[in-house]
Amino acid sequence: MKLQFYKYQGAGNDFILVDNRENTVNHHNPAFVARLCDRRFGVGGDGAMFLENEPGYDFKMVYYNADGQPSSMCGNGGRCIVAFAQYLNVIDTETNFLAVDGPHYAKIAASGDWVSLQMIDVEDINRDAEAYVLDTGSPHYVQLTTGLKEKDVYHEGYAIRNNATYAEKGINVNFVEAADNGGYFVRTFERGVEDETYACGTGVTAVALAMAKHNGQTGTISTPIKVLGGDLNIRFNNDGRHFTNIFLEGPAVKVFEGEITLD
Ligand SMILES: N[C@@H](CCC[C@H](N)C(=O)O)C(=O)O
Repeated sequence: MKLQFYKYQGAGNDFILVDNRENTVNHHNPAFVARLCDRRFGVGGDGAMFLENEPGYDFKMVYYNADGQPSSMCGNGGRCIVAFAQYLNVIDTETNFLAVDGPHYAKIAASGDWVSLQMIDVEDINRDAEAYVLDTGSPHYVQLTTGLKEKDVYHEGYAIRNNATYAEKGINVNFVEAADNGGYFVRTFERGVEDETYACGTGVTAVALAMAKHNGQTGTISTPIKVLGGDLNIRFNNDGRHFTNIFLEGPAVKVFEGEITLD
């Protein structure tokens, strides 16, 4: 059997996308998805997504981490699947689709490669010593740091993700440093990839909210964030207790497409 796939990236967070509206691909197979995401034996990617039909919505996003396991929400993946849905003519420039954490609205800019994705509202931001811990669709640990460019993100992130508190369910670990433009520089160790990625959408969203809390900022806020793979922006409202109208914004680009033979 041949599988047509598409490769997208959003600020360097890269994904394999498959049009599964006809339900021809049985993706409930961790070894198969992990093999697709393998950078040496497969196509390569931080995750894989299947675009499927869903009554009442434009489409459904089915997301897997690179380890082949289904996971919680992927923000950059969400932006990429929206661009993919436009490429497939499933949507025009706006969409309402269903993901694992519920319904999402998104809008594609006229340029075609900049996607604004509405994220779930957030109420609870907890503390773990100096770090902030919150769920923006996926669980995140946010730690302010210095010297981030030189930081050993793999080993420090790995240690936090695997400590006694987080080992069982896992967590994504974000290190953050203030940047000159009033925004932040962020590097993330991602659960399910078990490595540093070039960007994490739910991660930078968690950082923007945690930093607003840290700085006591309320009102309508827009936070530019630099990651290894480019630039993202998060805008939201904070009334001091609830974070609402949260939008993750950034590039979503088709890199290549191809066909693989499945044995
Ligand atoms: N890359 C993602 C996050 C994907 C899910 C994450 N690895 C997890 O399992 O929590 C993003 O852009 O949000």
